[in-house]
This record gives sequence, C-alpha cells and structure tokens, in this order.
Amino acid sequence: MKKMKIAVASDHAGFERKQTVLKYLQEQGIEYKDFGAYSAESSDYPDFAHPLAAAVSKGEFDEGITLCGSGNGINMTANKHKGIRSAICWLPEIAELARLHNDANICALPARYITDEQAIEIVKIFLSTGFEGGRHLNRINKIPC
Ligand SMILES: O=C(CO)[C@H](O)[C@H](O)[C@H](O)COP(=O)(O)O
Repeated sequence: MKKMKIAVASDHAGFERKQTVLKYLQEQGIEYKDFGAYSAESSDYPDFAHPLAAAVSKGEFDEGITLCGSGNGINMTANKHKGIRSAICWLPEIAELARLHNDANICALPARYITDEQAIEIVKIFLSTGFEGGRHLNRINKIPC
C-alpha cells in the first residue's frame, strides 16, 4: 500500500468500531489522525465530521474514514465540504466502486450494521483501490453545485 495520511472520525455510535480501524491502520504502519469522538458518550457527528472534512478538503490528508451508527449523518456532513466525495461503504464491493468510479475521498462506515471484520475488509479495499478515470472523470466533474 502506498504511503498515506488518513483522517479518521466517528461519533459515539462509531467509537468502538473506530478502535478496530485505528488498530488496523497502526498495524499497517499507516499514519493517521483521530479527530474524535474520544469516548462512547453521546455526541453529535457534525462536531467531528466538519473538522475532518475541512482537513481532507485542504489536502492535509489523502483520505478520510468516518463512522457513525448508520453512516448517514457523518456522510451527509462531510459532503457539504468543497472537493469532498464521501461514500457510505457497507460492503467491500461498494467501497471498491466508490474508489474506482467515484474517486471517493472519504469512506463512511455504518458502524452499527457491520462487524469488525467487515470494517477492516472495507477499509482495506478503499485504501488500496485507485480511481479508474475516463468516463468517470467527466461524471465526478459534474458533481459540484
Ligand atoms: O446520523 C446518524 C443516523 O442517520 C448516525 O447513525 C448517528 O450515529 C445516530 O443517529 C446516533 O443515534 P443515537 O440514538 O443518538 O445513539
């Protein structure tokens, strides 16, 4: 895997699953920053998703990984930022397509609906798959509003 700098965030609902993802990144020697939440105490996902998405948008990180209960809230928040293409990835195949076809730069995990093993598999595929370009480049260029 190429050398990368990854931004990671969750709310309380994604906190436990995030620990598994962080351990995986550590084991792989992948540099990361954890933007919070730092406990499983109830919290609001925008408080963590906005700083993470701003940092990815500014190019401070190569990609982001986010987790909340369903993946929706943290995904919606991140997609408000310029240049962010955040995709909810609930299967490895969806994660692969999010990179190949959509050049997604944030992988949003539905922490309450996947296992630790599935989370790792999804992250592994997301981080190791490149953008296909071609016809997909025309399409992603038409996304900004
Ligand atoms: O935004 C969400 C749902 O669309 C996230 O999954 C949150 O994690 C979830 O809403 C948190 O729910 P809780 O009842 O406050 O734990």
